[in-house]
Amino acid sequence: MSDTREAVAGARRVVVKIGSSAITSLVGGLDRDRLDRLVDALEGRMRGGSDVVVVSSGAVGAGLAPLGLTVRPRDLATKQAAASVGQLALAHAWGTSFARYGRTVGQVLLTADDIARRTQHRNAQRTLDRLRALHAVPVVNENDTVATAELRFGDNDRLAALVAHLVGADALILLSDVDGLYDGDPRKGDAHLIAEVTSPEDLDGVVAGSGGALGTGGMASKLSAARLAADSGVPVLLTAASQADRALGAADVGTAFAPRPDRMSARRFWVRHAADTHGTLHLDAGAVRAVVERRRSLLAAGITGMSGRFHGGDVVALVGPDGRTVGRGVVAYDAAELDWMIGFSTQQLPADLQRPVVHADDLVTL
Ligand SMILES: Nc1ncnc2c1ncn2[C@@H]1O[C@H](COP(=O)(O)OP(=O)(O)O)[C@@H](O)[C@H]1O
Ligand SMILES: N[C@@H](CCC(=O)OP(=O)(O)O)C(=O)O
Repeated sequence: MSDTREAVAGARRVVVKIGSSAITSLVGGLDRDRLDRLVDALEGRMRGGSDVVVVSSGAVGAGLAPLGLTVRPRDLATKQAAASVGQLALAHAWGTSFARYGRTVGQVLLTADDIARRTQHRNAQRTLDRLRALHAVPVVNENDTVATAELRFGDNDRLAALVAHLVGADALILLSDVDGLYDGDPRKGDAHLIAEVTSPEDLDGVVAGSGGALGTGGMASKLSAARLAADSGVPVLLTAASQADRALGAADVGTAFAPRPDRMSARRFWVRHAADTHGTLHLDAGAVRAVVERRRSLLAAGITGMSGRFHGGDVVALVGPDGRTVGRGVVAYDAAELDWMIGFSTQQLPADLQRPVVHADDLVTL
């Protein structure tokens, strides 16, 4: 048994993401029997002493049949209408299923913005913590009806990875309709299961394809979510919902993704993965070397230009002379203030403007 699998099996706080394909079908809509089997497995894990946060897709899938739709809509408005109908049914189904065990559920709908902005981020964190303290099971989904095209999460795999970080989870379990990561799309023929991913080389040659009729992200989004979670030090197990018992028990199925040994600080993780950027700083070659190679803070002297209406505390993109984004960081000054500081050496600036523009602790390179 690998260390990663032991960590998943022994995790005290677990985020479990359930894909649309696991609990809905195009013809039948929401499948309550399959949902009950999942809740049985989740209940088993909770009885063993673990906290569980559920991230459940399926709102769009559950809303299709009641609206007389037979294919997953492509346009945003119809998807949002389906999600609005389906989320109600979905939350109710989770509630009645957990009620069999006398458990209460709490619905948490999040948008990308909630994770990106620090205050909302903290609010969401507090709500999730309080729900768990009150012994209610949080059931999270994207707030599909208000999310606009550009605000949408890539998909719920990414949402689940961000939630895992948000609640300080010890493991993330992704349950789909496929029993693990294969070296190619298993629907297209001969493909082999990859049991352990411990380094990027394990993914060499892997073709992660698109999803099924109901899923949105396919395997590519699961891979990037697994990488995101691993970056924040969270081990990931990916398998089929039909294997939920074993995934939540001995964790001896599917594909296990090892976490990075050097867990990224919460602040740097937020800068790198969660926050939206509010502007761009253009760096000269010397500044790129200083921040990328020597891990130094960014000073006004190395900045050649800027764009965007950012404020101190916002995250900005750092772009090199060749136009490539080299990093992201929390800027210390408002755009108006920084505008006239650009190019000056620290000694040339007044004492109150001598702090670095982006401190090394708030800067991640990409
Ligand atoms: N390399 C791969 N390994 C495993 N599955 C893959 C791969 N490439 C594509 N897939 C497909 O991705 C699908 C799962 O993604 P998706 O339909 O989005 O699921 P979910 O609804 O659980 O998010 C699987 O059914 C599988 O056919
Ligand atoms: N929020 C959407 C699901 C988005 C999504 O990522 O779906 P999936 O790929 O099935 O996890 C819904 O509830 O239908």
